[in-house]
Formats: sequence, C-alpha cells, structure tokens
Amino acid sequence: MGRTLYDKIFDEHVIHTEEDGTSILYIDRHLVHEVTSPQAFEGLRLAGRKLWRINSVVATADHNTPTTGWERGYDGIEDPISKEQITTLNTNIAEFGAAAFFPFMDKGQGIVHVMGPEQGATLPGMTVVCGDSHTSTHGAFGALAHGIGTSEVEHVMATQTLLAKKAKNMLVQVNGKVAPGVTAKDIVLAIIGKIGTAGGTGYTIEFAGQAIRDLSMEGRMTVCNMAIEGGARAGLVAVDDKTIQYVKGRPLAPTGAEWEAAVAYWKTLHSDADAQFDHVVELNAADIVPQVTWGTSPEMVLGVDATVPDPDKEKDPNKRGAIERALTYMALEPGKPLNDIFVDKVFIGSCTNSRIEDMREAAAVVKKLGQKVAKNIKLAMVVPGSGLVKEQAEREGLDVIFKAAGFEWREPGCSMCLAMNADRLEPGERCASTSNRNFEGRQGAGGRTHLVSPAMAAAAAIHGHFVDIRKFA
Ligand SMILES: CC(C)[C@H](C(=O)O)[C@@H](O)C(=O)O
Ligand code: SF4
Repeated sequence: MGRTLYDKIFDEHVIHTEEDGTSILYIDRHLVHEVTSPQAFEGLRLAGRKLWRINSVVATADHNTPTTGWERGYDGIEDPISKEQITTLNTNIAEFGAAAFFPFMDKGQGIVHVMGPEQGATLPGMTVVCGDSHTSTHGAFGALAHGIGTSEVEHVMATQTLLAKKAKNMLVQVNGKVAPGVTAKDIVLAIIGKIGTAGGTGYTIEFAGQAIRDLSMEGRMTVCNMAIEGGARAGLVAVDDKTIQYVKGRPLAPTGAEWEAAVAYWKTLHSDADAQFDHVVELNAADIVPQVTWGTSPEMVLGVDATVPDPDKEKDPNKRGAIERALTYMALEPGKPLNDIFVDKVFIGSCTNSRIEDMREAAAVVKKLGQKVAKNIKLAMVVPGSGLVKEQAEREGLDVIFKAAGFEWREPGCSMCLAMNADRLEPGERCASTSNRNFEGRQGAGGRTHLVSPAMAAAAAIHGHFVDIRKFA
C-alpha cells in the first residue's frame, strides 16, 4: 500500500518500536532558543554529558530580545530576566558548541522559525525539533518538524533521539485558486475556522491542493506555522521545485555530489497516489475571504465581510458560553460588522508573517493606499523576522515606505507576538496582529488581539479599522 509523506519520513527515522507503538526517532536538526534551553543545558552539565551531535544544533535568541535600543547593546535589555536568558544562551553555546549560533544583535539573529529555513538548517526529509510549539513551520519543506518540551530538549541533546508515538494522517486539500488579496494566512485561518483548534489533535496534517502548491515557500511556512493552532503538532507540504530552489545555496545546505544525492531523495518526498489518509478535509480556495479573528482563540474567525457572531444564535450551551466570554473580553457587540472594528495598535511580525514576502505584501498595500497611518493608531510597527530579512527589505526600500507612512521599523525578534519583551499591549488596547495566537493576555495583560494577514494589517493601520483588502488587490 502507498505511504503518506508523514509515513515516509517517520519510517526513515525510526530506530526502534515497542509493542505499544512507542518509537525512538532519530533527530536530524535541533533548533534552540533562549527560553526553553537553559534547564536542558543545566541538566547536561549536572550529569556531566555533552551534546550527542554538536552539528545538529542551530541556535539563536529571539523571544526576549528587544526590538529597539540596540545601540546600547546588552544594556538595552531592560528586563533582568530577559537579559539573563539571552546571556545564558551565549554561555551555554560557548561551552557546548553548535553548528551555527546567531546571538543577540548578530546579523543572522532572528525568530528561530525564520532563521532556520533561511540558513538552510531546515532541509526536506529531516526530523526537526525545537522547544517551541511553532516548530511545525518547518514542515513546509517536507520535514517532520514539531515542538518538544524542555525535558525532551535535554533528551535530544543527550541522545539525538526522541520518544514518539506515530500520529494519524490527515489531508487538508485546498482546491483551486484564491482571489487576489487572499493570502496564506487567510487560507490557514479559514482551515482552522473549519476544523477548529482541536480538529488536528492526534494527526499530522499534510496540506495539499492547488492553492497550497501555488504558495511560495514563505506562504507554505505561514500555513504550517499554524498547524499547531489547528491542534496538529506537525504540518507538512510535499517537496517540489520551489522547495528545492529555496534551499539551494543556503549556508547549511549540502553542495556538490551531496546536493545531487539529496535532491534525488527529496524528490521522493510526497505522498504516494494510493496513500490512505485517516481523515480528509477539503476547502474551495475561491470561497476564502480575507480573515479576521473576533474572539480569543484562532478558531473564532470569520471573513472580513461578516459580522460579530451572536451568542444567542448558538444552540450548544458550551459554545454559547465561550462566545459570550470572548465577546466580553474583546469588548465587542454581536452583529457589529468586522469592518467597523477600530484598532489602537498594528503589529506586523512574528514567525507566522515576518518573512520577506510578508514585508513586501504589507509595503505594497501601504504604497498603494498612499496615505499615512490613521490618527487613532497609537503605534504601527513592522518587525522583520531576522536580521537578514531586515537587510533584504531595506535593500528593496520597503523600510522607507513604512517609515514615510508613520510605521516604526524595528529590529528582529518575536516582539509583540507574546509579552516576553518590551513590546506589548496595554490593558484594553486592541491590535491588528499578523501573529498566530489571540489568547487572552497573549500580547499583554488585558490586550485584545485580532489575527489577520500582513496586507490586512497594513490596510487597518492606514484606515484605522479593518477593511476588505480585496478592494485594493
Ligand atoms: C516560549 C515558547 C515555549 C512558546 C511556544 O512554545 O510556542 C512561544 O514561542 C509561543 O509562541 O507561545
Ligand atoms: S514569534 Fe511568537 S509564535 Fe513565533 S516563536 Fe516567537 S513567540 Fe512563539
């Protein structure tokens, strides 16, 4: 019987399987950031262990790094705990080693899920882990990638293996083409709106269909990034020419004869035509409208042309209660058009949407609208995902477009995606955000998050409220 892409990569990495199905998987790539690695390194130190394979580790600092004040160096990190995590990572990598390390303020520093692919640290067919839930991003390369906990981080460091139970196979097929102005972010939000945040629980999701094939590698990363928000630990996209072209020439990618051999293998990384999936979900791309979340979970999402839902129309009491709670937190009235929601802040960034294509899409909207950020917007910020994205964007003059319109152009990092650094919402503030989580307090205590695409966020900054980007596309 044919195998799915997930079956193929899993089988290739199994070292041993117990009778109950628990397997030991070999791990090819271990991405490391400052938040989930300190205890793991400390554990190794206490046990007198080394890294099993130094060359598998690629590290950077991202969650705690400030996005302003770099001229002050480490003194610019106001919060002492943030500073300690960042300097501890430096000490740990100096002691234990790594294939590559991009410390705070290095040109290559970036959000781990932006840095990994851009350095060629993520390659098709690999098993990729990181102590971070959005490791699913790397599945865009046809790599089996998922987040792990801190104790597992130590386990992988010490043994190069991970205990894993095989997940079931889900296929999410997005048929046909999306309308102009509808992006990867809208596709994945629409998928989560359909399957729910628990829809992918217990599955690895392969994203397929013309709308997925049509996406750039950046777009595929956006989709896989949010697989975890749909409940799946890992998302996957089959390898094609776009994948191979993206990887070619990256610093950690193979070269010469190794490259040729790798490409030959990578071309086998797709589900067989007769592969069986445990569950199949289909969406029609033409039906997907630019998406805006209205609640406190990524599944609380609708097209921008919709209105805030009415809890009284929900029959299921649990769901009704959840809608009521979300609307109270979000300070929204049922029936309000999403287009009429005004925001206080705009955040374009995060591992979902801070790659060069995202910067280009947002800048194109700003340029097209030809106006400044609206008066009601207290802060509109663009935070490139890495130093290299920032440099590329500046080469293309995108920073000039943003700054001229009144956006702040920041240094790379996780920034306002989560309140772990100086960038955050104040209580009650409402934000159009290109990140992936709209949980209560995610961007700061009492902050209200609406998840959107970079183009939608840019348009919201200029108009002061959400607008249907298809009008300008
Ligand atoms: C800090 C880290 C462990 C966390 C994660 O695992 O996802 C963060 O990146 C997030 O997005 O909430
Ligand atoms: S950008 Fe946000 S989602 Fe991504 S790793 Fe950082 S905190 Fe997590």
